[in-house]
Amino acid sequence: MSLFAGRLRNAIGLRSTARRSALSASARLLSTGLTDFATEEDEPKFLKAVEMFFDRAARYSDASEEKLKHIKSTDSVLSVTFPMDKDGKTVMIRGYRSQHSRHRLPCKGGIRFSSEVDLQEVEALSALMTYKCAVVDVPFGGGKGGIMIDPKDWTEAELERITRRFTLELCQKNFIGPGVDVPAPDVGTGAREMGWIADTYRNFNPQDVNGNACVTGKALSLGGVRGRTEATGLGVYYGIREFLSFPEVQQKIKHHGNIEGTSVIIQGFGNVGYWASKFFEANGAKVIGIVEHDVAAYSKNGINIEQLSLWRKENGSFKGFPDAQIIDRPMSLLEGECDVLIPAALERQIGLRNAHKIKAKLIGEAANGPITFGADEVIRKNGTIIVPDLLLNAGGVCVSYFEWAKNLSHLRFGRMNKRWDERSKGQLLALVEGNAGRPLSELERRQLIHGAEEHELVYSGLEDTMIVACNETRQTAIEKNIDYRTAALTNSINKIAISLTGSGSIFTHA
Ligand SMILES: NC(=O)C1=CN([C@@H]2O[C@H](COP(=O)(O)OP(=O)(O)OC[C@H]3O[C@@H](n4cnc5c(N)ncnc54)[C@H](OP(=O)(O)O)[C@@H]3O)[C@@H](O)[C@H]2O)C=CC1
Ligand SMILES: O=C(O)CCC(=O)C(=O)O
Repeated sequence: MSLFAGRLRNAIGLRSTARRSALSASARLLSTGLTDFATEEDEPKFLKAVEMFFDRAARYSDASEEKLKHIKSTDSVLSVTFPMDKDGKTVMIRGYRSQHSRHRLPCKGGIRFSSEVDLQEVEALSALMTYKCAVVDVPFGGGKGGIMIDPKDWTEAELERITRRFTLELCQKNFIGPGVDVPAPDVGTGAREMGWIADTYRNFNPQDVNGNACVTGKALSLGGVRGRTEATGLGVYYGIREFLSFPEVQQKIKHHGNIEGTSVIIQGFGNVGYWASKFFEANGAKVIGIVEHDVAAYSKNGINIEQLSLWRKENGSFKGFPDAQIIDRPMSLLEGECDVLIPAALERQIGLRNAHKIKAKLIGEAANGPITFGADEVIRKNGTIIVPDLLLNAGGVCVSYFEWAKNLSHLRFGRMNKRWDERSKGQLLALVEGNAGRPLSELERRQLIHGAEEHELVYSGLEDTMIVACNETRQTAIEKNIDYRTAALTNSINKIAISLTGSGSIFTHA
């Protein structure tokens, strides 16, 4: 049985009472100094926290009250349940897709497989997607989906059936399509699941010539783009590198400004955490700690990321890894001394219970929502800089945008211009050689005339996107004397408000 609950609703009025009481709970805890005793339940849920961050930023934006209401509310949510056979028994599976905003189409955002998935989480994540896309000028609305399963409990064949069945639900309810809503990988999903989704969509829509663009994060052989797998981690690296280069950041946290020698602790060693740690390591940072579910690995001289990854593949855990100290209480490493802390696992990992113990100079939110509303304030008051999720982890959706554009153009990046670029650069070089009176070596010549490959164009587009968005955020933070999360959200609200001008005017006054 499935329940179709696509509906427009104005969440603002309905939630204001709950938000007030949640806010006062945080305030109470802070003012009584009882933060050690705070539990997760004392704090606002993820969706409420996203709304509270929105309200804080709204005050600095240029948007009218009417537009703010429009931007903040979730457009549509789909909730489905369907049966799956597991060892001869029927298990009911629940899945969700939230389209927070359709001010730009398609809606865009990942699909996660996790036993923690619920409607408010998916809604919160879809709102973050709306704001994230605007921050990095990716022309999409925000969406997010999730299936409430622990993928470790299911075989590959069962996961394929679940994924295909959920996709069928999305197809039937018009919650997927290249111009409608385009999922991507998130926690517990990757290229394999995206391939199943694409195949199911194409079977359901055989006439859609753009069918491949119904999902991003696919394998290359299925129309993926080079660079998507590592995009979020690479974007995290570019973002942190940019922030550390700002003189006011260096001054505030007393940092030399270079990645080289910077000590980094990362929570989560999945897609985002692994790739972020690889890029930090490759550029001279010391990744001194990796925090996982069961244990954490620590080495003050830096961990060899590839060796740790191989060890975990072979042994299923960091346990026993000879080249690092293994810590049994993994969460305690979030409180370790370091320059940069990168939570790259799940939301609400830093709350009032542990915020006051954080010693990192800068926290880069690679995960979505890793810091609660109350903790955000505690951390900033303690002098730690927070680079927020909607900016820092936008590399994934940015490269998804490139993949989508590639699918719609049916053309690999670089295919039309690579040889042309090489030929024209070769002609230019011949002139330079003539004037300089010496021929270049073969190596010099190859390096100079080399035309860009797809992954080089993707990396370059991602790097530029992150640099521009970081600087726009910085500018607003300086101008309005506000923190970076509020600044990124303010920019985002302003951009969305502009794009709403005239849209939907038949139905609303916004
Ligand atoms: N994939 C992407 O492109 C993007 C992801 N994000 C966000 O980044 C975060 C991570 O996503 P992603 O890397 O894709 O997900 P993955 O499923 O690939 O990895 C998550 C990792 O975090 C670990 N983990 C889960 N809970 C904890 C915990 N409490 N303590 C320590 N480790 C934990 C998981 O361990 P185990 O496997 O044992 O459960 C796993 O190694 C999420 O918040 C996601 O929304 C944001 C932008 C884009
Ligand atoms: O690549 C995408 O479309 C979305 C990635 C995502 O889910 C996220 O940024 O949280």
